[in-house]
Amino acid sequence: MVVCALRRQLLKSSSRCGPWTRLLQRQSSGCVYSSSDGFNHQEIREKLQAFPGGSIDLLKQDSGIAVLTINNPSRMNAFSGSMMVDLEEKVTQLENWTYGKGLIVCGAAETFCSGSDLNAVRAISNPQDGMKMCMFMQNALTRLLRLPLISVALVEGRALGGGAELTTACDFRVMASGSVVQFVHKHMGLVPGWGGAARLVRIVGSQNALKLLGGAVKVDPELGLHIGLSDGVLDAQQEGEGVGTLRQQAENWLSRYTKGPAPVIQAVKKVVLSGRELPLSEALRTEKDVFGTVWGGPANLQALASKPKHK
Ligand SMILES: CC[C@@H](C(=O)O)C(=O)SCCNC(=O)CCNC(=O)[C@H](O)C(C)(C)COP(=O)(O)OP(=O)(O)OC[C@H]1O[C@@H](n2cnc3c(N)ncnc32)[C@H](O)[C@@H]1OP(=O)(O)O
Repeated sequence: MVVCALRRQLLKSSSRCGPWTRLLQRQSSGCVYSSSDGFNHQEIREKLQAFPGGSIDLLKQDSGIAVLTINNPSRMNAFSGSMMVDLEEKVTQLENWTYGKGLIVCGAAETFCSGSDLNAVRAISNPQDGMKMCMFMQNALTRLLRLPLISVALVEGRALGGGAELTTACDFRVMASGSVVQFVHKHMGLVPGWGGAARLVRIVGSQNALKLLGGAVKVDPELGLHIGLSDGVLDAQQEGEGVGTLRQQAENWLSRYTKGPAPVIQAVKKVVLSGRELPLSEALRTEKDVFGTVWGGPANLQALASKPKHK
């Protein structure tokens, strides 16, 4: 597992940040699964690389908002094995992006992602390989959700199966008109395995999650907003009519949450993440530690000097 040297240094030096340090340790050691769970990272990486096709493209912009594109248009952006490996590498790059504040996850060619590449799925349909792929993707998507960036999935066209699961590994989801999120797993004789069910329950509650998974419900933008799966609707019809492309619209949508200095935005994400993932007493301690990183910092001093009025 690739572990950033800076992160390791941080972990060693930040003895004050107990819970946050533990969270980071889990993050940098592959999050959920490690060798103690029988997970051989190198072995599964090599196996996945044997199923090539498509790419995961990362564009880091000066605005501090990066764009991660699922790019395999001839298969409706299905995840080949090499794209799973690519995703993990791009997540590592984002973990090390000091000036990052936000992330848009989208699909190429006007659709989001149709899940696992069924050709690869057929080839690794034995239980052992299935478990390995499942652990690999859970690790990658958990690290994606835990990035110190505020992330949004821009859903255009279809997000099916693993594609629907991917949307839940972002902080927010915005849906373009005409788009659909569908957990089709039941129709495939499966349940989600990339962590999508666990995250879905936290996003929409267990009643709605049961309906979406049990009924393989097609979630359109209206239903998405109603149940809290979607946080906004973008009008695909208005593209080019003064509101910009869908990606520009998503960037505008996200920028209201990423405006400001990177250390402050990253601190916002960290306190929310710890509140979401840690028991209350640990989350409170983490909040104190993160507070300590911004208190008396440049943005704080500048704000105090300007005698602000929050009208
Ligand atoms: C572990 C399993 C689970 C998970 O990871 O959690 C999964 O994700 S399993 C995969 C779930 N997804 C699917 O089952 C999608 C199946 N595909 C479709 O339903 C349709 O293709 C579509 C996505 C609704 C698009 O339909 P349409 O607009 O009519 O286009 P085509 O059907 O002609 O698709 C174009 C082209 O793309 C190929 N394709 C689409 N999805 C996949 C996929 N997931 N894997 C591999 N290939 C896919 C499709 O076969 C067509 O190829 P050609 O026939 O060669 O043109």
